[in-house]
Amino acid sequence: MTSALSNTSDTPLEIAIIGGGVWGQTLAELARDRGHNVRIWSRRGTLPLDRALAGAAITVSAVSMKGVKPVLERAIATGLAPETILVTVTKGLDPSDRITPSRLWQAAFPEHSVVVLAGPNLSKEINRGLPAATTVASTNPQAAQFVQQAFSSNRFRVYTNDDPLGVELGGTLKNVLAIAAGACDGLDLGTNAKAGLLTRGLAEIIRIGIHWGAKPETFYGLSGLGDLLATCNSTLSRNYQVGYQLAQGKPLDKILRDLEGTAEGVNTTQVLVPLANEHHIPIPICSQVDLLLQGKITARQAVGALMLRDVKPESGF
Ligand SMILES: NC(=O)c1ccc[n+]([C@@H]2O[C@H](COP(=O)([O-])OP(=O)(O)OC[C@H]3O[C@@H](n4cnc5c(N)ncnc54)[C@H](O)[C@@H]3O)[C@@H](O)[C@H]2O)c1
Ligand SMILES: O=P(O)(O)OC[C@H](O)CO
Repeated sequence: MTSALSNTSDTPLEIAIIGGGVWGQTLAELARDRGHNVRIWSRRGTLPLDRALAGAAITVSAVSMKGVKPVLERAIATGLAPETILVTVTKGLDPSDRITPSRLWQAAFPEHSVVVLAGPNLSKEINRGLPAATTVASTNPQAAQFVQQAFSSNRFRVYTNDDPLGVELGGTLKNVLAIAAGACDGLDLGTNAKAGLLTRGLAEIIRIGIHWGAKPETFYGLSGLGDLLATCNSTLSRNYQVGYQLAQGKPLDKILRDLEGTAEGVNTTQVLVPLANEHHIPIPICSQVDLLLQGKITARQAVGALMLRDVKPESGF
């Protein structure tokens, strides 16, 4: 670990990326742009995992949530490079353990530093060369700084943060609200409705985050408010697309069949809502998204249910 952390920003690094989906490919391109040697492992590729992981200063897990445990088990069997820093970019909650990906990685590899990377990062915009900012968070500040230096460039501005749980929860929970935002636009409810939805939705994210031990201020940063704004306002977001099409009456299974890539908000909602109910944490918007995804209500009925809830003060989480 110590020698890997002593690399300077201009030293080319060996970087392994697990997962060849759109975000893994985009991060690989950003790293290659910085002059690093990048190897991508994908379950359908020909490169063996041990060759991909060998000697990597940074190992990035860029699989979707359903792939985290399978690749983690493969990585345990293969073994990581002793000094590698693990970076997780998956935005989801594990359905059985009901924890975030970074916690799974940290439990499996307690000797390694784990860094969470999240922010308003729609891959299609980054692939077009448009500028973007992101956050890398870890309880080990040196590891976060190392990853910051490795990925920072004139098209990707990387900030450090010491609240990995808050960064990861911000990126994960906003996907549920992106479904709500897509539905709001699919019903053509206007700018006032959307602003109200996102503001109250952010309060729900913070409520959950505080309960789990994250810092409230983290949710006003790039991985919280930043990613919320990007995902809830862009037709490029897969989660937004799910909500938009649900509002137009398209069945969820057909939407997901036709979707390019993964909409993590669907599974996140299924994990989040029962968990919040068990702990008596009110998350009315996320709960309506859950009912909508289950086909129990229409998007228009969800709006009615939200507008006619008992009135309450705005302040407090
Ligand atoms: N696309 C973006 O703009 C973006 C930006 C930031 C974060 N993310 C997050 O990154 C993660 C990946 O997103 P994506 O857009 O690349 O998704 P994607 O659907 O394009 O790719 C998912 C990848 O996971 C792999 N995978 C799934 N199950 C697997 C398994 N059992 N074993 C091995 N590999 C498996 C797939 O093969 C694929 O390579 C998601 O959690 C997403 O929320 C995406
Ligand atoms: O396409 P989405 O909805 O998964 O959004 C992608 C990223 O999370 C945006 O930061």
